[in-house]
Amino acid sequence: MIIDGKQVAAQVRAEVAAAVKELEARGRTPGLTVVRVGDDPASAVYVRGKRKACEEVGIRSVEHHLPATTSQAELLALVRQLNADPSVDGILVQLPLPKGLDESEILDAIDPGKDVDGFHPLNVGALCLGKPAPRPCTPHGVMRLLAEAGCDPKGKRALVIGRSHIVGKPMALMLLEKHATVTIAHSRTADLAAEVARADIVVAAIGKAEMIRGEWVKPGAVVIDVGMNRKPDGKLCGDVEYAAAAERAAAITPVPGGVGPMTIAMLLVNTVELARTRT
Ligand SMILES: Nc1nc(=O)c2c([nH]1)NC[C@@H]1CN(c3ccc(C(=O)N[C@@H](CCC(=O)O)C(=O)O)cc3)C=[N+]21
Repeated sequence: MIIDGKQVAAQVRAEVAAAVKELEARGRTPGLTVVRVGDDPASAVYVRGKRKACEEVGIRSVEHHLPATTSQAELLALVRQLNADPSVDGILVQLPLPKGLDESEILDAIDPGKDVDGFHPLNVGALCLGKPAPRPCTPHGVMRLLAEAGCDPKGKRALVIGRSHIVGKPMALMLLEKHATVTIAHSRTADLAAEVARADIVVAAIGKAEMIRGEWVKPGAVVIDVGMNRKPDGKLCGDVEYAAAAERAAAITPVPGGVGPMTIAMLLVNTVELARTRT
């Protein structure tokens, strides 16, 4: 079974559009502000996708595009201005920031009540403690894809490959919250093939093209590919050897058309949720 991220994302957007209508009826249009610094071409593409998705569901979206030469103090000042602006429900600072800017200090400065990415330490802590708070969009989207594929993590062996703050770590916590037995693998893991071979759920988020071999996958496993790698021929591919893995997996996400569209859909979910809690 191929898990169609585009289709699930469209369903999520329809749910969000209905929630936006309800908020609007109470005179409250949700607003997302995206801050993009510099001219990373991939960031420009992603931010365009976010704006388009906002328009589709009726979320007011504003982009602040700052030059690569922006100083830490200038960026901090913008974040503080957005924190204080009552028309802003969600703030997203597009990562990565240009070299020389301190990402962590910027993320810490975002009002945790406007943190659509769920990257603020207070929200990370809330996730860790199982308290309600905005959840990082990519792992949040993965949980929804698992549910749509009929996969309940309870009691399953889940392997998360990658330990980033953005995907791997929060992913492991969310799977744990759903009672999976969770392993986190990373670049220093001794025998990755053996870890994959015993996993019922594999979430690959390493950023290395087709590094997870199809033959490692346990027959009947569910494979979620968070990777977004560009091959020399310009085509996108994931972290998993897709065709070979699909032969063994019970369900698998493609790249593109899997996790990526869900990341954007969950950003909309988080924006509406933040707007709701503000009113
Ligand atoms: N503060 C912050 N929050 C983020 O959520 C964030 C970020 N920074 N920096 C970059 C990453 C990456 N990311 C993606 C979003 C959508 C697709 C997506 O829609 N991908 C399409 C393909 C797009 C294409 O063709 O290039 C797909 O997989 O089907 C991918 C990647 C959000 N990120």
